[in-house]
Amino acid sequence: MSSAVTPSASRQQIRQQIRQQRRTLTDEQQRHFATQLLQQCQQAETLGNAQHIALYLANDGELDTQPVIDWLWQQGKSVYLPVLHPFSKGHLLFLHYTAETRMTLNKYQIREPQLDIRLVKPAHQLDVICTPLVAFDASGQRLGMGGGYYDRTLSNWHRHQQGPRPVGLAHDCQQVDSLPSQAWDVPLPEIITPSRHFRW
Ligand SMILES: Nc1nc2c(c(=O)[nH]1)N(C=O)[C@@H](CNc1ccc(C(=O)N[C@@H](CCC(=O)O)C(=O)O)cc1)CN2
Ligand SMILES: Nc1ncnc2c1ncn2[C@@H]1O[C@H](COP(=O)(O)OP(=O)(O)OP(=O)(O)O)[C@@H](O)[C@H]1O
Repeated sequence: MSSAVTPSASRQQIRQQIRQQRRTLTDEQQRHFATQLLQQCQQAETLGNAQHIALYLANDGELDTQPVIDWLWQQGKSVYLPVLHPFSKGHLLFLHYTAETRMTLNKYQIREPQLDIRLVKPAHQLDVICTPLVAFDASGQRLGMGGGYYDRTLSNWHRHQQGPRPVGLAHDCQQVDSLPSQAWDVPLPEIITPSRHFRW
């Protein structure tokens, strides 16, 4: 990476480059990777031992999580999705998600459950939060879309190693050698890709 770029500029460049790369995956590749992800997840103890699991719905070339969600539902697990907090900027709420949940589009055009207070699950009551990411490196550092949403959600895990365990989900092509990190970045203890299960 050019030394002329500031750390934040290079993060922005990595974001653009990897987002571009994952958007070029064909529908067939996406389906294949989603099936492989399901197989990896079915062997992951972290998910097997969890009852309350937050996931996300794929957007912008992200790894499709629907097969994993269907499997978790079949297993009788409770699944939650992130919803942009209506007042608290940069924060997420997690809402219970079933096949009947009424959905809407948020300001980023990502599908999310319609806000209904009765469906909100306080984040500390979740067992696992599967996090989307744009890029990750060989030490589990993650770079997201740039809103700081998951950094904020996971800051408690970072400080005290308690609360829901974060598990990153990503395409293999989202791995980079090393990411320029910031103080608030939360390194992930696990990342699952279609071909590998990284643990640090
Ligand atoms: N599937 C999915 N859901 C998610 C996330 C995610 O990364 N993936 N998030 C993870 O944090 C949160 C949403 N964060 C986002 C942050 C920025 C942009 C985005 O597209 N920004 C535009 C410009 C901003 C705008 O349009 O206002 C861009 O970068 O082009 C999208 C989502 C919550 N839900
Ligand atoms: N724990 C935190 N508390 C307060 N502000 C934070 C926290 N974490 C991140 N931020 C702010 O959020 C902004 C975006 O952070 P960053 O670029 O690291 O997001 P990201 O990791 O790419 O996004 P995301 O976590 O949503 O996937 C930064 O400007 C930072 O100041």
